Amino acid sequence: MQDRLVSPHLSEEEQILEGSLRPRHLQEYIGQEKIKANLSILLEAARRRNEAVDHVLLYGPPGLGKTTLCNIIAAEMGVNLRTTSGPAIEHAGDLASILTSLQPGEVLFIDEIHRLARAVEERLYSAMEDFSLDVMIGKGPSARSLRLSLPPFTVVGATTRVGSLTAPLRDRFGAIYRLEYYDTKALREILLRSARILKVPAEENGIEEIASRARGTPRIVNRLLKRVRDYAQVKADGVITSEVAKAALDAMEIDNIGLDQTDRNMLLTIIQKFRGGPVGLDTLAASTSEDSETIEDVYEPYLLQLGFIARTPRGRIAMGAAYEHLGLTPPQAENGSNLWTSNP
Ligand SMILES: Nc1ncnc2c1ncn2[C@@H]1O[C@H](COP(=O)(O)OP(=O)(O)OP(=O)(O)O)[C@@H](O)[C@H]1O
Repeated sequence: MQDRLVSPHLSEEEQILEGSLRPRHLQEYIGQEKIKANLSILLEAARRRNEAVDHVLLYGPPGLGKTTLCNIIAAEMGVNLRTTSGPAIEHAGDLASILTSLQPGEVLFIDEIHRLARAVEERLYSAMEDFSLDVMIGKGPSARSLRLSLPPFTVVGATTRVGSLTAPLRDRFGAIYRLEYYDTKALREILLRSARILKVPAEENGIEEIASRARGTPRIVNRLLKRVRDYAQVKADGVITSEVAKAALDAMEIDNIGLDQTDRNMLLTIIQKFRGGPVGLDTLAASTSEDSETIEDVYEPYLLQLGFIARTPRGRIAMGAAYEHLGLTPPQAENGSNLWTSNP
């Protein structure tokens, strides 16, 4: 799992490099133009009013830059960033101790916010809304509730599954931004920046080759750059040319649009084992020996974006574009037209 191209888990090497590759200011953050425009107004307005920034929810597939944006929000406001995650806050008491230690204006980043326990989530409502927190003092009949005031602060929530958030939690965010997959131009810019930082010599065509196979994702672009750099140093003279990039990516079995073995296996399973689908997520997971959460959060979003699969109430189906990409013939409908050429 750790070595996989699309894995959301960072290897040790990546954790070390992460700090140097991560943009620190909004100006350095490439792409996501609409979000940047809206966010800069949000930040400037808070600065002028001398207030904490409104709560921000960031959602989208892994590796598109949610954590990076959150770091930028704190840096641009010149405040501290406190980082936690939904599953890490197990009890309401854990939340209380985090919230009561916040300084005015600080940013609290809650990754995987959709995984907050219900009791914790309910406590967060009043903290986000009016910066107050009800805590229980004592036990049994003598227990009483005490309302604590908190300094104004900003929650930045990140999630890959905005649909799993409850409406009351979602409503407490003043700004909700959806991160989109990056186009090749933005990926090229990210690659150039990373190559400069890592001092990797690369030709324009080599950069282009990597960008086109990075499934619209900055984390993957950076991963590919490092693997192609290794290949260039071992098998060539260290420069990432188009030929070197092609050979390295082919050796990693990443095809011309960035699909890896797992993607292809998933598509082939739907097409060949389940005659194009529909197939339920759990059945698909069992048939491909993958975890259903990984399929849903990591693999599926890009295949949906490409129009290779579609979700129906009865399960996933393979679309005409997937057959074409794999060099297969889509099944014919009774009237002779191709089935699944557009979203049902
Ligand atoms: N817009 C961007 N410009 C330049 N580099 C970026 C950008 N977005 C992300 N990156 C790079 O991609 C890497 C992954 O980004 P980040 O960790 O912020 O993703 P994420 O969406 O928070 O992922 P996850 O939700 O899985 O944690 C970062 O190390 C950063 O270097």
